[in-house]
Amino acid sequence: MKIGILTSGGDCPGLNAVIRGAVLKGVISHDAEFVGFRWGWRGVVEGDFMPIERHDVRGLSKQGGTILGSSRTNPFEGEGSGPENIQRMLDENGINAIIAIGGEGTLTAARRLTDAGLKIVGVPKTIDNDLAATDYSFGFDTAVEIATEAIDRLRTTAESHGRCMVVEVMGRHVGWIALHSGMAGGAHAILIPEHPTNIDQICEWVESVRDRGRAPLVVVAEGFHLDDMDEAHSHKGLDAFNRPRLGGIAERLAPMIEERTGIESRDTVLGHIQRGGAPSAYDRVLATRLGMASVDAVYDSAWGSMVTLRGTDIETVSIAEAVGSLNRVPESRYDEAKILFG
Ligand SMILES: Nc1ncnc2c1ncn2[C@@H]1O[C@H](COP(=O)(O)OP(=O)(O)O)[C@@H](O)[C@H]1O
Ligand SMILES: O=P(O)(O)OC[C@H]1O[C@](O)(COP(=O)(O)O)[C@@H](O)[C@@H]1O
Ligand SMILES: [Mg+2]
Repeated sequence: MKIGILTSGGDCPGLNAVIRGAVLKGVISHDAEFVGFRWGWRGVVEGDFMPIERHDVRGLSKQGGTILGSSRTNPFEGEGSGPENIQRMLDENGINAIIAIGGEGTLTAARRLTDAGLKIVGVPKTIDNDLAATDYSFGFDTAVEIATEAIDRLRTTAESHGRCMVVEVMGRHVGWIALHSGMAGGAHAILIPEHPTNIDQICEWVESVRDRGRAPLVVVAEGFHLDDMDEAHSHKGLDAFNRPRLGGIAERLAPMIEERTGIESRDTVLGHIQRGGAPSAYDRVLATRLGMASVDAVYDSAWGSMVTLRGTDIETVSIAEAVGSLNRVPESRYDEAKILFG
């Protein structure tokens, strides 16, 4: 069997470990052949792929990014797109199945293509932890580690100057990176999209920290909005899929806090640092296991399914189930963290 692999959406530490896990398992257990599509769905639409042999994946599990490249190309738009064209390209090149590694967007596209008869298996990828139907995906643990280290570093400079630091982390429309890194780093307030808050409450937390002689540290998720804002802050235009590019809320909040509390405030936006570099050991193991399981799913003809982590087991679920709703931070987890604010 010849299997095509693609990585799509925002890159994420652990993508290469999935590719390595899939190729090793496929070659060793099933005598499979592999090709890699370049730049996500773009490689599928343009028929742009390269062979991946066993020696190509040597030492790959610790390498950040993706050797295949990624993009936010829509497989339903433009020349060569759509299920009929894609199936023709696969037939012409003797490619029997696709393993699509991506987040909720990539997997939604995969589901639409499998509904039209294509043979695709999904592997969940997200630093945001916004995918339902998997307890975690690789990338999240690494992003939280990076954000936590940044928070630790910001605290020493904040304490040295008696300043308030506002740290912005990624996460799109969910607050998992903020919640976990904020809790790990002992943040005095964590602001997430699931819980719009008013500026007076934020300043109350900040002032109570200052009154104890400490430097306040606020972690804010990029998708957070104050309760009087209609939507998340965005001033960077649209992404390739015409969605607003998020980011910049920390830059708005810091001066508001300074003006209301009189505490000198600074903002830091962590941005793509959270997605760069080597994956954590946890993410390498998870990614390798998901990659291996995705090949088994191909040999089980489990089209339209996604490999998933349930507890400590790797299982399969239908992609439809996985992309039906976002994995948001539940109320109970926020209430639990809130005890520590101020
Ligand atoms: N409903 C959809 N139908 C077809 N393609 C989609 C759909 N949603 C997302 N995609 C494609 O998948 C790409 C990757 O999705 P995105 O959300 O950017 O990353 P991720 O897969 O990491 O969530 C998008 O840029 C878009 O081209
Ligand atoms: O890389 P870009 O296009 O700047 O996108 C930034 C977005 O990508 C992410 O890092 C990951 O999102 P996806 O999993 O949807 O790709 C988000 O946290 C962030 O909002
Ligand atoms: Mg997404």
